[in-house]
Amino acid sequence: MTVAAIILAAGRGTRAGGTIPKQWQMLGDRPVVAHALAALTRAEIGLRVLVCHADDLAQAQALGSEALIVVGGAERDASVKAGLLALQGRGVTRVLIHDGARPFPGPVIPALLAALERHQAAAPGLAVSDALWRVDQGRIAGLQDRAGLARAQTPQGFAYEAILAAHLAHSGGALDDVAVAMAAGLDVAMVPGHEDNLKLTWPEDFARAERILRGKMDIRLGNGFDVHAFTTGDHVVLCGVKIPHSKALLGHSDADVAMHALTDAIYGALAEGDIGRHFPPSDPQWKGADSAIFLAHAAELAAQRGFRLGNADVTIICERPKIGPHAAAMQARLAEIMRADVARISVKATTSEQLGFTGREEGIAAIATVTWIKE
Ligand SMILES: Nc1ccn([C@@H]2O[C@H](COP(=O)(O)OP(=O)(O)OP(=O)(O)O)[C@@H](O)[C@H]2O)c(=O)n1
Ligand SMILES: C[C@](O)(CO)[C@H](O)COP(=O)(O)O
Repeated sequence: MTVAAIILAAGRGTRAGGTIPKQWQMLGDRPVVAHALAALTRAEIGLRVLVCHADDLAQAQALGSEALIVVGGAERDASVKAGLLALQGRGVTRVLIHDGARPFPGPVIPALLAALERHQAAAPGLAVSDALWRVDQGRIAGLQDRAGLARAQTPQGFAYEAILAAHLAHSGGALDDVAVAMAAGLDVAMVPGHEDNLKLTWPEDFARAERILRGKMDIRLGNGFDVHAFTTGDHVVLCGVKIPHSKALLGHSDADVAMHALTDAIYGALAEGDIGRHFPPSDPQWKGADSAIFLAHAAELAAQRGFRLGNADVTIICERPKIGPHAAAMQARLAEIMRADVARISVKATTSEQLGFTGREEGIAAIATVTWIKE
């Protein structure tokens, strides 16, 4: 099975309100549609098509996703057609069609993919648990039997050629792709939907999505502290930046005290001990080592466990050298080693008002705090 996904983001979101369409509004630290894309990426759907409005091309490109970007149509089914046509000739056998306004499809994808191994079409649905009324001008006009009813969600999955043919033959106006598939005579299996897989439709849906997002997140916080004494020399290395100085720092490695504090903060956040556990000072191979090796290892460990950097904050405590002129270069170097966004990394400094060992310029201390986020 070669599976692709179409993520629909060409609507205007009129019911949701706001100054920009709902799928481009922020949910946590990124636009709604970026959550949907990330969930499909995590499900290892390698080929993704993002269908957006011509006015939103710049936002779509700014996501930095590997998805193909195509322009949609005035109605949902026209947007689906644009996505399906973009997949022609790519060897796709199954396609998942998903509302970009549903940020959390993750829980329904495994059962959907399993059903598509056996069926031409499958889609997630939820049982109706409330009583249903027919309403006329604000008055309850009658009761609706809920037996046999389900609430439709996306992604809805189909054999690619079958749903392409069904859409090309359809006269338009379908609420969803199951309707199009059924009009073409396809048999559609239902798999369990999930309450978290909500569609942002009304303004109040955003608060619920924020609550779901907070509940899903695994947020880790770590701190690190390190000290290195001064010895004779003509420079120090701090956060990977060589700074001319009247002394050097003493250490088994390059004595980058600030990078060590940050590395320990990362290991701490992951409950992975400290640098000494991963790179024992008794091991001669780490003598004079570039501390970037330690930081890269810790950051890679976090990435392997599915975390992305929330932020890192490093404070260097010394009278001299002055850190301010080098802070931007330090942030850039840390970002490079951690493969992270430099805007999430802070390096700052303080003196200890000439008190204590840092005040007497006997050495430099550093503290660091780091957060990692997994959704
Ligand atoms: N011409 C359209 C209309 C809708 N959609 C997408 O289809 C999904 C479900 O549609 P809906 O919730 O109805 O979104 P909107 O049409 O944007 O909302 P509204 O009806 O409130 O304007 C959304 O991700 C939406 O962006 C689309 O790609 N192209
Ligand atoms: C596709 C859908 O999300 C399935 O529940 C739904 O049909 C979209 O309806 P809308 O009225 O376009 O929001």
